[in-house]
Amino acid sequence: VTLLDEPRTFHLGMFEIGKPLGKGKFGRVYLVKERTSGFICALKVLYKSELQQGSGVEKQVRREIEIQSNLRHPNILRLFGHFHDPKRIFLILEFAGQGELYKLLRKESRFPEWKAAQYVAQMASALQYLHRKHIIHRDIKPENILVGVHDEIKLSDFGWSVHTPNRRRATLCGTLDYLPPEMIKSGSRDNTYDEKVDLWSLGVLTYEFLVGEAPFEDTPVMTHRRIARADMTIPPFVSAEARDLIKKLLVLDPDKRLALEAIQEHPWILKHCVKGERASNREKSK
Ligand SMILES: CC(=O)N[C@H]1CCN(c2c(Cl)cnc3[nH]c(-c4cn(C)nc4C)nc23)C1
Repeated sequence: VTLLDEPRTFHLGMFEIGKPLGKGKFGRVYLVKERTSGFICALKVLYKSELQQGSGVEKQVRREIEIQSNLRHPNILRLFGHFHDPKRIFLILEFAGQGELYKLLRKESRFPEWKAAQYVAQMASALQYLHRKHIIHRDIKPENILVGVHDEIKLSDFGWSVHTPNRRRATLCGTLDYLPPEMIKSGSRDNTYDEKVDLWSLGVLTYEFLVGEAPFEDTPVMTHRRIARADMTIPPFVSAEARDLIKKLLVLDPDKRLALEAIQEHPWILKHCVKGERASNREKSK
């Protein structure tokens, strides 16, 4: 497909503009078709005027482009290219056939355990890829996840991601629900953090998939306090294995959170995610 091959310059005339897919934070996204190849993708349009207003926003978009263009992983939304005209910046993004995960979650109210486990395993795989490249996403939440036609997870919106410096100063971003304790604790000697913040957010995401609401959802003051104490209750309908994984991720001490590799080997994930060989064969081979 021409769009994927060699990096090339793009311009608006190359695309037939289709229906609007939705509004991102800073612009609209359209379903588009690249005329020569017929390739379907999503075109995100950002107005420079709007970006210049927000202080760090322009830098955030530049960072999103720089980081996402170089990522190649089945569970990370591809950024194929970008271009601009005097007023607008255009991002050519992979089209995710089922759209935004948070809408699917609201529609189903909560996911069955087999589906939640498959989504968590795919998130862990995407995070392993990012962390190996020393990239922290920092804004893992259902609003930043898209879903492909075959139920594959597509992590998107890298506006808040950063390359892991040794220890990064915490800057407030995103909703409170998903922030780990080390990012909201102020006054401590150094409220710095590292890629383990994504592990905490993955724990919050797992809880929300299974329960239909975030574990610390409350008034802002109470959410702040409940996060700082990892104070959550897991409803009885959540299986023991899922409960075990959530409790091993929502741990105050970042260094004690279950590592991504261990998540992939967790009984709850193994039970629902047959990777390659049949689960039964795996039993036999023991
Ligand atoms: C922050 C942000 O950009 N949010 C959304 C808007 C659409 N966009 C999409 C992006 Cl960037 C990529 N693929 C998408 N697919 C859809 C979608 C599919 N269905 C059936 N319904 C929708 C909606 N939307 C997108 C990202």
